This record gives sequence, C-alpha cells and structure tokens, in this order.
Amino acid sequence: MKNVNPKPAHGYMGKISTFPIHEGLGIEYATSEDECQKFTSLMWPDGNGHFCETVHSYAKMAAELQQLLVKMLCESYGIEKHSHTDKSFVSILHQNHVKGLEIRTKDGEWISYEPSSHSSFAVVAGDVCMAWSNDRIKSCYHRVIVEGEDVRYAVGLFSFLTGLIKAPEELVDEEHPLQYYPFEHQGLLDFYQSSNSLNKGDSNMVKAYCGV
Ligand SMILES: O=C(O)CCC(=O)C(=O)O
Ligand SMILES: [Fe+2]
Repeated sequence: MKNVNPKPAHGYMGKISTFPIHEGLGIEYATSEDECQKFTSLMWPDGNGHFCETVHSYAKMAAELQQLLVKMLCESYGIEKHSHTDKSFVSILHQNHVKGLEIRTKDGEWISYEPSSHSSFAVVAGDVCMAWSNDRIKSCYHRVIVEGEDVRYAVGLFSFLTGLIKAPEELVDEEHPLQYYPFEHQGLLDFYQSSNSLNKGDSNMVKAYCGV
C-alpha cells in the first residue's frame, strides 16, 4: 500500500468490517502544492500534472470556503472574536466613529482601542516586524467586536516588504540570539496560505516558517 498515514482516516481507508463498501484515499495538507505533487507521484510515477493541478486548486477553494464558514459562524453568534496578528510589517488603521478594535496586552488582557481624536491612527506591529526586530517588537493580537446598530468602517494600510528580510546586527547579541532565519515576505504569505492550521492567525506561523 502506498497512501499510508499513521493518523486514522488520513490515508488509504477501506475494507473496514463496519463499512465494507467504502474505500477512500487521503491527501494530507492538500492545500500545499508539494503535498499534492507527492500524492500524484505515488499514484502516477510518470506524473499527472492535470490531476495534481485540479486537486490542488479544488483543495484551495474548499479551504477558503471553510474559513469563510468559520467567520460566518462567529459573526452569526455576534462574536467576531477572530483574534489574530497581522502578516504585514505594520498595519496602520483608521476607523469611523464606531469603535470595536480590541488589543491584547502582554498580560493577555483585552483592552478596547480608544482613539484620542477622529483623526487618530492605530499602528499595529505585524509578524514581519516581529521577525525583523528579532522579537524585540512583538506582533500585536487584535480583534474587532462590534455591538449596536451603527455600521463600522475601517481603512487599513498593510505594508509588505520586498527582498530578503533579516534582523539588523544591532538587534542580535548574546542576550538576544538570532530568532529567525532570513526570509522573504511573500514566502511567509505563501506558507500561511498553504497552511491547514486552525491557528492561522497565530503569530507562531512566522516561527514555524523561519524560526531558528
Ligand atoms: O477593522 C479594523 O480596525 C481592523 C481589521 C483587521 O484587523 C485586519 O484587517 O487585519
Ligand atoms: Fe488585523
């Protein structure tokens, strides 16, 4: 057997006494092109590009649908508690008079963002800022919870970097050893996109991608 996976129901499944007419194959992390390619090579040692592309694009679409469902579920319960860190370098946020942005402090306490005036901006450090600064600046967990009838509008500028990102020498020393290997911003976004993790919004994604 080729399509083996130690996790139950993750690889080939079939000829089970309680379900004798069922047979199934499984591709774990089908949202990753590499994983689809590995499965394709198992089934077609000479390759089958059409199959691989079809399965991969289907998996990506289904994964997007799954994320939308989770979001809709949260919203339908009136709890947009989708806390996350941004995958940007920094995010600059501006909102209308309807508040809703909440920020998690270092101690894990949620505080609501109170703009000091209607022309205030919130500057939120993203995961890339955290990696670039060698963890000196932690990316900020935030979420949006809106109560009441008024519509909330927000405009965000999310900065994305080109080229290789690495911590400046000044921020790496004995007390602060290097935490992240040099990486490209787009590479992190691709990794994030292909991940199946339910903790996609987690700042650990950057550690998983290029952590030392
Ligand atoms: O609506 C906001 O103020 C923030 C939205 C947000 O967190 C995001 O788009 O990443
Ligand atoms: Fe955000």
